[in-house]
Amino acid sequence: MAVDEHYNEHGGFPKFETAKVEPEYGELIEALRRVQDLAVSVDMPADALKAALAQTQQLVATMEPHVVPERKTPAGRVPRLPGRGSLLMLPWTVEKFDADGVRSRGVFRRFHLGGNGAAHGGTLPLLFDDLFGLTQHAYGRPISRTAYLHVNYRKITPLNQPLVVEGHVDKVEGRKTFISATLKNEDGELIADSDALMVQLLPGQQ
Ligand SMILES: CCCCCCCCCCCCCC(=O)SCCNC(=O)CCNC(=O)[C@H](O)C(C)(C)COP(=O)(O)OP(=O)(O)OC[C@H]1O[C@@H](n2cnc3c(N)ncnc32)[C@H](O)[C@@H]1OP(=O)(O)O
Repeated sequence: MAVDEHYNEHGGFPKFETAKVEPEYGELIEALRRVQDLAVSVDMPADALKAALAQTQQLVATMEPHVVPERKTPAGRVPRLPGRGSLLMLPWTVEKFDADGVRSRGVFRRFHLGGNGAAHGGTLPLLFDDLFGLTQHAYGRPISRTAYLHVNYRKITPLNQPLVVEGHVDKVEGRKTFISATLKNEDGELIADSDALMVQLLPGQQ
């Protein structure tokens, strides 16, 4: 594994440490994802709307007292959970994580709909960008910022169909890590591919 001698120099970027969570945490995140799916799917009558609003306000009141700063919340820091337990991330599960590359599987859900049954084009850079962050992390590079990210949309990205995304480091030049990835369906058909440049932050750089 190509562990960089400057690995611990993350610039001003937070160091990610795995979070320990209660067993119900993953269930809560999945329930919230279901709410997201429903929120973009329903057309409710007034009484159902009022009931949903009251219950959501109650949920907000339960959660609000527990807001903590960025590095304290477990969201995004539970690698075994889909999307590492972050609602922002695609709810995909990492199945390979080493210096040769990172592979993750999952589905785009109703929440990710763009139009005509296909995923919104903007959700693919999110999927790739997070995969690239993980890929360079697995390669032993310091956490860096994405300088550019290029996506080729080869086919429509379907909802609710198992897909696999796989990325690897192509080359390292000083602070620069060049990474590429493919998104395929289970028949091995290419749906999209992407390449990116990640630049290692200088000390103190945000
Ligand atoms: C427990 C769980 C763990 C989980 C881990 C989770 C990980 C997940 C993490 C998720 C991760 C998500 C990550 C995110 O989403 S990060 C969020 C999105 N990205 C940003 O916000 C970045 C904003 N940009 C910047 O901060 C700066 O521009 C950076 C830092 C990128 C470079 O500015 P800096 O002033 O420092 O450097 P430089 O300008 O001297 O350039 C240096 C070199 O790079 C070359 N260059 C630069 N830009 C480009 C370009 N566009 N095309 C081609 N080349 C470019 C440049 O020519 C030069 O090359 P050379 O002349 O030296 O050969």
